[in-house]
Amino acid sequence: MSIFIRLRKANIPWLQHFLILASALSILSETRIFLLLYAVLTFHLDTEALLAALQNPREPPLIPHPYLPFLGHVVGMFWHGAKYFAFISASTQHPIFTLQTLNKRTIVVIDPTLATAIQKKSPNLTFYGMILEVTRRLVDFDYPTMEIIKWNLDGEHGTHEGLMHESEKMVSGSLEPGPNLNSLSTTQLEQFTTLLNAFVPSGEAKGVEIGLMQFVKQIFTTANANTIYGPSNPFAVHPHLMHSFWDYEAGMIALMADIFPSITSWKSWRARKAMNNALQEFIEKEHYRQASPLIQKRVAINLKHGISPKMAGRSELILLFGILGNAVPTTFWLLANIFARPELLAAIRAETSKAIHANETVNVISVSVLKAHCPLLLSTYRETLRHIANLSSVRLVTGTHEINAPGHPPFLLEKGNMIQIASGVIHAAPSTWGSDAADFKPERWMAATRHAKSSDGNVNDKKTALPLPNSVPSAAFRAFGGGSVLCPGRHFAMTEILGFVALCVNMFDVADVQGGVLKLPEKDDGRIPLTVMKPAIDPQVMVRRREAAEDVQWRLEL
Ligand code: HEM
Repeated sequence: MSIFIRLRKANIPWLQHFLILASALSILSETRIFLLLYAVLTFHLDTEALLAALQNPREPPLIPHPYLPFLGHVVGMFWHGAKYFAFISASTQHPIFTLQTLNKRTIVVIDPTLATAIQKKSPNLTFYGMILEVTRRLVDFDYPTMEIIKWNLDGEHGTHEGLMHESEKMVSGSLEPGPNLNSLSTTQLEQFTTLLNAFVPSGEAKGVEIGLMQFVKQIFTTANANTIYGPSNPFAVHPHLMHSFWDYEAGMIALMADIFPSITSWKSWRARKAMNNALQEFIEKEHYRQASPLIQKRVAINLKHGISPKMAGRSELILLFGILGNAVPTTFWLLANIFARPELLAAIRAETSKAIHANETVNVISVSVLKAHCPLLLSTYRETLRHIANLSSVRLVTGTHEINAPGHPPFLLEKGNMIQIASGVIHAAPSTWGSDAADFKPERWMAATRHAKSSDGNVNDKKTALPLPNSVPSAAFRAFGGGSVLCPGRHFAMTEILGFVALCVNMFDVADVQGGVLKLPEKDDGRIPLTVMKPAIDPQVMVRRREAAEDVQWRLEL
């Protein structure tokens, strides 16, 4: 299409602009100035439409902001959070589109087939180039540390491995299925056993009143800190840091914006200071030597590359966020989804009973059996994640190139553009998940496999858990990222969350404080996400030992 046709087709009232400008030039004095200003202003409002008309037609189409060029989409993203992409997507129906964000461009990917093509490892796309500045702001790294972290990120100094890649490889290796992960998971399950048995002591019929999110935060923070950071972890040495960590986490977006954070986000800023001081002490007093091998190796790598003990402490703050930031709200929602649906609760209690073996004093739940033989629990876990995971996968385009995906024309990605694969929109798309995409269907991730005839002559259907519902492409489930950037903690997360939830379901009744069935809170879906969505309010619940089982002791095993 020629540029003239594109300019004509652009949604710009050319005739109006022309008439105003012509009248301005033909009239004298103040009226002329007024009309000239008016002409400039109205034309300015159409600049994004003009940029859209002038862009290379092979690029993803630019969606002009209707009245606030350059700033409008930025304000929209801050105001509506991840929902903003859903609004634009619903009104344009493009599988991929471009938004002008200040002087940069953001490409938003809505279609899983295109996501598959974009998320592959490529020399023209980087993930770390995108998130390092964000990490600096979040943990307050100094510039010498950033120089060390950035060194040889893209292999510009040859094959010698820089800190970032060495550390990332070690963390992923430590969390891969195998003996290291088994040892970590075993300790974590032991921690849950101890903490939950003590939370409502056996024989205690009264129960404990607490916010459900607060309950999960408390147990997960303590268990993960002991398991991963060892007995002298900062929370064990300074118990008040439990609040500091979550105050820090609650204000991370403001810290990321980095506009006078000590004033605009003082609570989170002060909490970060307290956490950073304690983590510095953790390194300087060498408490990390009693931590898991993962942390011992991580600290050793940081120090070997010349990071100071003070900054090596700050580096642990971002890992703590990785460990807790998603696992805690995911566990909250899985518990809430089950306890708010009495029929589902009964079905999961019946199903998980297969994973319980009892000796005289204790009921033991095997997490391996949960994973292998409890498809409804697994399916509910995955359906929970589908409903709450709306964090975009981000990449920076480092070299102009074209992407090809079946069913789409080639799209040109220009160097300097930022890409966001919009997980929240993809997770809710009826075209991918079916017309009931908006519903919470605990059994969505299950299949019935027909089995051989039993002795009574009937053919039995056996249910199995599916990693993905039939006909859903893998790039459409993005709770753990996708392609070249996948969460290395996903196996650990699944073990700890399934174990914890199965233990709670079998050990406790969790009800509304008035005694009724727990009501699901709204999702806090209007924020720029850094993790899965949180509840808009933390529901107060009563956690009681189950009736007639107040004296039972419980244990989780791998
Ligand atoms: C349900 C729980 C979890 C969810 C939904 C989750 C999700 C994610 C996502 C979406 C990413 C970023 C991928 C991207 O930006 O494209 C990520 C990164 C990461 N996660 Fe998780 N995560 C969970 C639990 C965990 C746990 C328990 C650990 C550690 C034990 C962990 C460690 C990490 C690390 C270290 C990264 C950074 C990876 C990198 O820089 O390459 N995550 N996670």
